[in-house]
Amino acid sequence: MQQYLALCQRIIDEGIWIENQRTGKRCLTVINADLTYDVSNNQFPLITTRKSFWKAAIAEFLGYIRGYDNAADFRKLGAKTWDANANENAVWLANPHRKGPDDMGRVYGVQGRAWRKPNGEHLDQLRKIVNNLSQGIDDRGEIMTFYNPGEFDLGCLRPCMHTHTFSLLGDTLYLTSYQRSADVPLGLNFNQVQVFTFLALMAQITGKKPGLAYHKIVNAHIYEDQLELMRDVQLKREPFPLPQLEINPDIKTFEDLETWVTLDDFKVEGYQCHEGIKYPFSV
Ligand SMILES: Nc1nc(=O)c2c([nH]1)NC[C@@H]1CN(c3ccc(C(=O)N[C@@H](CCC(=O)O)C(=O)O)cc3)CN21
Ligand SMILES: O=c1ccn([C@H]2C[C@H](O)[C@@H](COP(=O)(O)O)O2)c(=O)[nH]1
Repeated sequence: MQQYLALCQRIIDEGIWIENQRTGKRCLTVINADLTYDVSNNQFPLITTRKSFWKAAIAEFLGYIRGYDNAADFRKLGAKTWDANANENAVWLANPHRKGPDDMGRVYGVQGRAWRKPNGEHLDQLRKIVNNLSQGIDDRGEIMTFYNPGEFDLGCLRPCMHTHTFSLLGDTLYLTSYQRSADVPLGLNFNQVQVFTFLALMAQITGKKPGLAYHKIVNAHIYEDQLELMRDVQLKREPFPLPQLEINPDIKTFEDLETWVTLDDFKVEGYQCHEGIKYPFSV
């Protein structure tokens, strides 16, 4: 929690105003942030200085793991986070590759589960990683990347958290996640939950102990219409101790994640937080 608040404060103290063409808004911006989460001691990095909708963050990530390409499928799982990008962005609405309402195109999980090869076949990056880790193999390339510049025009948004690398040291599993762009008040709050949960889940289904998760961010920003709420409300509050994430121990395989798992299989213990803050969202 301290590292999140320190990043927010750093943006306010040292950030530079940058005009963002895609959204037409200015962003107070810093470059480079490194966050670390202690998954081995179950220190769930949930924001406590406002109410966090952590279930939607896990639902969104479960959708990526399943390779979803449609905002309706995300809604069914419990995340409304893709509605605006799939249905309200003028550039995507005018894109001839958009298949209709709620289509997101070839973004995120589609690349993770079905990367297109030149011969027309598809490559499942995540299944390869699960298979290797389950056998105790780390080939120093246990990488899932959503970043496919050759297909950017086939999707509604370039991935923000774009690459996840797993590493094994003995029977302890580590994760390093890379993010090119972070909306610190809204998106980062979700992304922290996702990095933590991804390592915890992968350790559970591959039979490894979870270690640390490293979250590396390049462009970290606060949009101009979010600044006042962050500076004058959220940063004035005292944080509470971190809660713990409880995952249903019956989740044992990759197929479990792909089929029956829902948000009911995740619980947070000991979450104390200040009241919610509604930050503006930019499409
Ligand atoms: N400008 C922007 N920021 C983002 O964080 C973001 C995008 N765009 N586009 C793609 C995804 C969608 N994500 C989102 C979208 C919405 C919320 C959001 O509205 N969160 C609210 C309420 C969530 C709820 O009620 O479930 C929050 O207070 O956290 C968060 C992340 C993250 N990403
Ligand atoms: O997981 C996510 C997804 C998106 N974001 C934020 C970061 C930016 O504010 C926008 C994306 O805009 P770009 O112009 O493509 O950078 O969404 C996030 O923080 N986390």
